[in-house]
Amino acid sequence: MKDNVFQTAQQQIKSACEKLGVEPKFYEVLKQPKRVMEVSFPVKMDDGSVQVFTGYRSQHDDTLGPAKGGIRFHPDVTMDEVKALSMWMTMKCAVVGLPFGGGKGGVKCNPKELSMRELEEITRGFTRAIAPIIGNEKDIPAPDVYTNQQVMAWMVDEFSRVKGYTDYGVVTGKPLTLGGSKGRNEATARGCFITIREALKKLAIPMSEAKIVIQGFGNAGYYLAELMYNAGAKIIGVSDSKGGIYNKDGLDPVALLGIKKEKGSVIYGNGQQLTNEELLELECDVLIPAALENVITEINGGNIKGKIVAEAANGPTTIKGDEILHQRKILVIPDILASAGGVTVSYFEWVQNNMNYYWDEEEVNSKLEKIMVDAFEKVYFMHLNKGVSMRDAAYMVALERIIEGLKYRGI
Ligand SMILES: NC(=O)C1=CN([C@@H]2O[C@H](COP(=O)(O)OP(=O)(O)OC[C@H]3O[C@@H](n4cnc5c(N)ncnc54)[C@H](O)[C@@H]3O)[C@@H](O)[C@H]2O)C=CC1
Ligand SMILES: O=C(O)CCC(=O)C(=O)O
Repeated sequence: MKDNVFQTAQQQIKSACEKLGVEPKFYEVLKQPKRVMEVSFPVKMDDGSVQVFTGYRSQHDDTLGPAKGGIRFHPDVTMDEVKALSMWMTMKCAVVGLPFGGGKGGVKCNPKELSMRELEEITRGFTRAIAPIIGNEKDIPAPDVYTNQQVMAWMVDEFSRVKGYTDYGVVTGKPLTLGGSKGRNEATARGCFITIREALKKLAIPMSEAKIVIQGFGNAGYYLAELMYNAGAKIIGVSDSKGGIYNKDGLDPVALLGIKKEKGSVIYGNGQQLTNEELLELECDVLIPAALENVITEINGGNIKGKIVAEAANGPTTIKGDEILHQRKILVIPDILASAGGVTVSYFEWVQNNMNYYWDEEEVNSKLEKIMVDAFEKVYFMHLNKGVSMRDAAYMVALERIIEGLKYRGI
């Protein structure tokens, strides 16, 4: 049975609270979301039938600012998953020092089986249902698995209809013409790339000699493959939901994207086909899970060969899997740090929306670079200084900030 990710998130926060030696009341405050909304809404399907969809929005904590985090459209979405993802968002925003708390949402549906019109109606129905609890100053959604800038544009439009005026600051990850930020599309990958580059330096592995394996070829995985390839690293394996492809001489991400668009999967690329499970166990320098949760576990933890595991995905490693990686001295760049580039540029997008003045891409990327390098250094220092895992270290950096805020606010 798969690990319950809500319990995983609780354990991760608890472990870091204990290592920080803070009073138990802080864990009591942070061990569950402040608010979780479950909604059902009807949608008229293309065949004339009416289907009722279920969605969730969880707001974990808003000590440091409004809740922030993506919306996922996936058949396996559950309330516990969304709760865990919102807890990770609180930690993610705090580890990079953003003035946000954590939120996350999801709709149980399969976008691969929906027409564009149905997808639009689901997005609009869900937006109307959660409209009372989201907003520029309350909770700001963004894209996540199987949602994108088109979905964000529909959300802005529907929310603005509800309000009676256009409110761009209600979501981020929008198209450029509707208040989006330059650099947001690639931001999750760029942030992850920066942390990998810094980790490679610590292990004295030159980028030009680094062999990379990436699970997932969507927003996070594809752009990361492109950035790593352009920096001179060798992408030897990638995968998507249909399976993986391996080529010891290296894969060209742009060519693979073309193949995925034409044939529906990276598995038709130039190389040897393999399963997602086999892909994770390939010999490499950097293994990047960039798809879904619970893929590195007690079963395969001992077989992971990457010297660095960079978690572009949220929650790819179970508690037991993590213990094994730590014992084996694999340098883990935990999700709350490795995947923080997206929300960082979302923060820039929100700032630009609120001042109605837009930056060029260079400005966005240079601000992102500084935040990611600083956060990586803080976490790495905590890891060495306190002799804790990189995951505990990242949570400790985040929790120090949140707990200081809670104390000032009277807890
Ligand atoms: N989009 C963003 O800004 C951010 C995304 N993330 C995380 O990154 C991960 C991926 O998200 P996105 O790239 O945005 O999603 P996406 O929807 O753009 O791409 C998802 C990718 O994962 C693959 N996939 C789905 N199921 C799979 C499976 N069972 N095995 C292997 N691959 C599978 C899909 O084929 C696709 O290539 C998620 O954990 C998400 O929460 C984290 C931070 C920000
Ligand atoms: O851009 C954002 O606000 C959040 C992105 C997200 O959902 C994540 O980092 O997991």
